[in-house]
This record gives sequence, structure tokens and C-alpha cells, in this order.
Amino acid sequence: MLTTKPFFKKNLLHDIEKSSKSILMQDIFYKILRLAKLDSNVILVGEIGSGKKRLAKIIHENSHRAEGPFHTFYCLNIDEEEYKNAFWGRLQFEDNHLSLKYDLLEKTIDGTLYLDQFSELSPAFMLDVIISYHKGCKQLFRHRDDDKGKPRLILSLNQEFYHEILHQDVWEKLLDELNPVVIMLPPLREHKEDIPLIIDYFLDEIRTNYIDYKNLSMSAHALLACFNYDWPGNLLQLKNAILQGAILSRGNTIELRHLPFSLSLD
Ligand SMILES: Nc1ncnc2c1ncn2[C@@H]1O[C@H](COP(=O)(O)OP(=O)(O)OP(=O)(O)O)[C@@H](O)[C@H]1O
Repeated sequence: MLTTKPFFKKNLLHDIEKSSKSILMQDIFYKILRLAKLDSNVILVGEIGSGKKRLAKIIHENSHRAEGPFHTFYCLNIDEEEYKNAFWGRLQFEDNHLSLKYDLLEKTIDGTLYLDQFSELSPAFMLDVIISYHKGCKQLFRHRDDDKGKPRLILSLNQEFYHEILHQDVWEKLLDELNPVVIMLPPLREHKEDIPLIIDYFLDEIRTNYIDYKNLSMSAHALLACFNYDWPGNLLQLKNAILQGAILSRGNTIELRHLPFSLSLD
């Protein structure tokens, strides 16, 4: 299903400059918006909690698939049966005949399929998943003479794992099978200039969602500690720290003592 929606949302470029002070991040956003227009598959590489899924959604929302589904398939601890049903199709008896149903692929026709934590799979299983995806699509779209409708794949890879497989055969094979654009997402400590903006965003989210937290703010001392800390768990860790601070401050001003202890050690 093609939509008449513009590829780039109105004022999005302006929004990018507003949402990140880091040249590194702005550059990634510009790249993301350019590739969103295309149908290429994407591999997002980054540390835990660095914003891979959020970026995947931005790609989806700014593509011609925006009106279609965005579906996440979580690869951590998937059992074989679940995987087989998802990609290989399951037999179904309907209207007096047997047919193959591809639940996951059917759910994401005209949309985006996000394979979260893809690097948790063994290399052999990774290739199996991708080959099964191609086979499933071939079956599903066998009556169509083009690729329209085929879900776009976005894979998330943990940064450490990426460095491990970079020189292995499996990486070459993945590139051959997917022909992807690879985007490297920096950890938060490499775009610290965004920390005040991101904290504002999280505070605002809490103020909007919880009536008892309407007056929530953060002291300059606490903000400085957040700025000085390295955030190994990236945006996810920062988000949780702000949430903890909000609760302990009872919706008032978050002081350094309300934040996780590790911030006071820096
Ligand atoms: N630029 C941003 N501004 C505000 N919040 C953000 C930003 N990027 C990510 N987040 C939020 O930070 C949290 C972590 O982001 P996300 O889930 O996208 O990370 P991830 O890299 O996919 O995580 P994981 O490694 O656990 O799969 C989410 O709650 C997300 O909404």
C-alpha cells in the first residue's frame, strides 16, 4: 500500500537540529532520512540502550511504509518452533484445503520487520533466519512480479558482537543476503552535548504522563553529575536513572542524592 504521505515529515530537518546538538547524531539522522526513502534493508549497530529501536521506528515513520505495520521480532531466547512458524509458515486447513500461513511476514506486509537483538542468535541461526525470510517472501509474493509489499528488514546488532563477526565469513554472507545499509550508533558518552536535551525530554515525558509529577525538575548539581557520568547503559540507563530520581524526589526537584549511587562516585 503506497501512501501520499511525504517521505520527510514537515519540519523534520528543523526537528533534527532541535533534538540533537551533536554533529555526529545530526549526521546519522540525515543519513537515516535519506535511506528511509529507499527500500534497502538496514543493520543498526550500537551498544545496549543506545537508541537502535527508536532509530528503526524513525526510518519506518519516514518511509513510504509509514502507514503500514512496524513489527518487532525479539531474537533473544526464541524457541525453534516460534521461529519456524514465523518464517517458514505453518500448515493451515481452511476452506477444505491446506495452505501455508506466514504469520510474521503477513503481519508486516507493506511494513517494516525489526529483528531486535539479532546478535543474540548463533551465526548459523542468523543466516538461517535471513534465508528463511527470503524463502517465505518468495512463497508469499509468488503471484506478484515485483517486490512491492515485501517487508523491509531492520536488524539490531550489539557493538561488541559486530566487532567479533566483522572478519568472519558469516558477516560477508549476511551482506550478500541482505545488501544492507549499516548504521553505527554512537554511545551516549560520545554525544554528551545531547544529555541536557534528552533529560528535558524524559522529564517532560514524566510530567505529562503522571499527574503527581507536574512540578518535576532537576537541580543544576544533579544535571552536572549526569553530564560527567559515562552511561555504559546509554539512553536506557539514563531514562531509568531519571525515573528513579523522579520517584525518590516525590515529583519535586531531583537532587544528586536521588540518582543512582554510581553517579556520585564520578
Ligand atoms: N534521542 C532520544 N531521545 C529520547 N529518548 C530516546 C532517544 N533515543 C532513545 N530513547 C529512549 O531510550 C530508551 C532506549 O532506546 P532503544 O530501546 O531505542 O535502545 P536500543 O538500542 O534498541 O536498546 P537495546 O540495546 O536494549 O535493544 C527507549 O526508552 C527510547 O525511547
